[in-house]
Amino acid sequence: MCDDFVTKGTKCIGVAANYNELLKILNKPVPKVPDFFIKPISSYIKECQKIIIPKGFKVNEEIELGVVIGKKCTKVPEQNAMDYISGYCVALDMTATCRLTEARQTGGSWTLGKGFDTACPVSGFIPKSKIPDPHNVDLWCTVNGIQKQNGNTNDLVFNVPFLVSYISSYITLEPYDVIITGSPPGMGPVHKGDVIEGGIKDIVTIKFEVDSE
Ligand SMILES: O=C([O-])CC(=O)C(=O)O
Ligand SMILES: [Mg+2]
Repeated sequence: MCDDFVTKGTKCIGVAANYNELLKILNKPVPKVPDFFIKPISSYIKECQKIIIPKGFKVNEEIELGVVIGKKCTKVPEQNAMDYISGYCVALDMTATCRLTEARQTGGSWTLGKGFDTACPVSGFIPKSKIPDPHNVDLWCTVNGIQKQNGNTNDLVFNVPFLVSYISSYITLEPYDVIITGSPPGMGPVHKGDVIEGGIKDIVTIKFEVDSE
């Protein structure tokens, strides 16, 4: 597995509302099964590129732990799920809240709200050995140097093996596919000229500038 994993996967799957603390703040019940969506791989950007807010859109940042799949898998039992992971990344699940609010009201799809070009900034590939426990990862995110998000993956509602097992029971996962595991609370709107920094404490830092159409 190498650093340009983003060009080799077939999909990025995002998990919605997967932090207990976030559900508490939103006053939402803990779901029985994860809710997830697909971000097209055309939405990936690396640090040399800017996040471009589409004309008229309102966009939030969401810092997330990404799980990179190492081997093709279908219907993986939870107890074997970690064997199918090659590593991790940190990602920003850029979210067009204007579209999501409308989609929630009308029952419409999340495709545009989650999948516009540049909606998935990612770090380089982090080998599995660097994160021995994916459920003790400190995620942080600042906008223009101001702390916005701070969370630990020990607060995930559905943990990494469960996500791989559950998702793969319906959708075959392939090498270099990424599951972004949900965002801790604190996400908020970003604007042209903002600089978003984030990462996993002691492991990786990313920095992306925001521009608009
Ligand atoms: O943006 C949302 O509403 C859901 C989501 O992706 C998250 O909680 O990470
Ligand atoms: Mg998200």
